[in-house]
Amino acid sequence: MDIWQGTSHNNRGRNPSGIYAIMESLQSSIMSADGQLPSVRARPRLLLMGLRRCGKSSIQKVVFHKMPPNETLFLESTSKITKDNINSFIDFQVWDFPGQIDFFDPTFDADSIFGEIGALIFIIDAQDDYLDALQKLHVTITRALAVNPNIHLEVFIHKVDGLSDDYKIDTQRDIQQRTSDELADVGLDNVTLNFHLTSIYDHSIFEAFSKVIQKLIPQLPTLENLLNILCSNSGIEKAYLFDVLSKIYIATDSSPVDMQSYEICSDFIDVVIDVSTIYGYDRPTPSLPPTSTSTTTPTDPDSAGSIIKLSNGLVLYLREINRYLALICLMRSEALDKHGLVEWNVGCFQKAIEEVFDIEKRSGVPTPGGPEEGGEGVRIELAIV
Ligand SMILES: Nc1nc2c(ncn2[C@@H]2O[C@H](COP(=O)(O)OP(=O)(O)OP(=O)(O)O)[C@@H](O)[C@H]2O)c(=O)[nH]1
Repeated sequence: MDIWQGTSHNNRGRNPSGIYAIMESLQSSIMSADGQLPSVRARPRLLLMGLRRCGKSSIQKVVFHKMPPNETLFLESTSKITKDNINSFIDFQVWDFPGQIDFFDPTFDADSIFGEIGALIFIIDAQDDYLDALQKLHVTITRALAVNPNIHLEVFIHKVDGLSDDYKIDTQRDIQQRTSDELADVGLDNVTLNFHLTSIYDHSIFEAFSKVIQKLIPQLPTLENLLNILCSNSGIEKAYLFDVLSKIYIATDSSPVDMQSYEICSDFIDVVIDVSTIYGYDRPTPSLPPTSTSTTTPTDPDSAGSIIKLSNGLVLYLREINRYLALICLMRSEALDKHGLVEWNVGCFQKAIEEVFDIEKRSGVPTPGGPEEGGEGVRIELAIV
């Protein structure tokens, strides 16, 4: 059997016959130049800010606590900063701020709030007059950047469910233009701001959060690389790695994301994971996987999985990777003629993912710090389907 080995980041399209492998050293990318492990850091924070009633608490409840969107109508106004610990494949915190927060109040400790690595998400109610919100956005950005120039700045143009497509685009263009003019006036013309059109009534809020969270995952290039290899060897058209709790996708292969495939994959999680949680085997908390790389890697027989054939000839495939993550793929139905090989490949992928996150745990780096700590160096050997 041929063996192919490589270390490139995008191995798509280079299909060797036989076994495909990437091999890199395990610890090198995590250790610092002097060979020491970095110190343990705090959880990355996502700060939700914006004017009163713009939808901050609703977003937090819908995305991280599975609250049905209609129930957000009854949420009380937030009067003090609420910190929500999210324990998942990476542990992070979501801070919900009261709308009336005053940066010039002496009790507002900007250094400790903006100082930690993470993202600032500013929410603008697109169904309301947004000039006051833009004013607040500019003050917030200026204040945050003064403390932490590396903070990721994200703007959610929110509640767009009530707007026509044309109006959405016009609103986004107007907000972007006004913001960049305003920032240029105060000498902040090189600031990178990311804009997202969101609503809690469809998948857009999950998509936006996926993009925000992905920036906080140092292992992202490795995960994308593993997904690319899995796709090109298993007849998979599109693959997502989802956080099961929030339905945020933390990585996908490098083919373009289309909303329809994302939505169908996201809905599939609800069906399979909910049913398996209610009726399935109650698995214990997983222990850390062994550190050695074995060549016998069957899929965990206890992990939930499901396959649905769609009317357009594609197949929807789900495999639970661990208690936090699920792999969901759209694949050609012919690929299932060699179902055993697909299962083998997914089993290898599952093991590689465990290793990616295990390296972080073993190295004493529980949370991501930056793209230079990419968690690279995981070995995967796949069969060609
Ligand atoms: N149409 C629509 N309404 C939304 C959306 N998100 C939130 N809302 C509504 O907006 C209202 C205010 O939401 P909250 O989440 O309480 O707003 P908040 O920003 O946390 O408010 P404060 O705590 O007062 O700062 C609620 O009635 C929500 O149902 C959305 O995407 N679309």
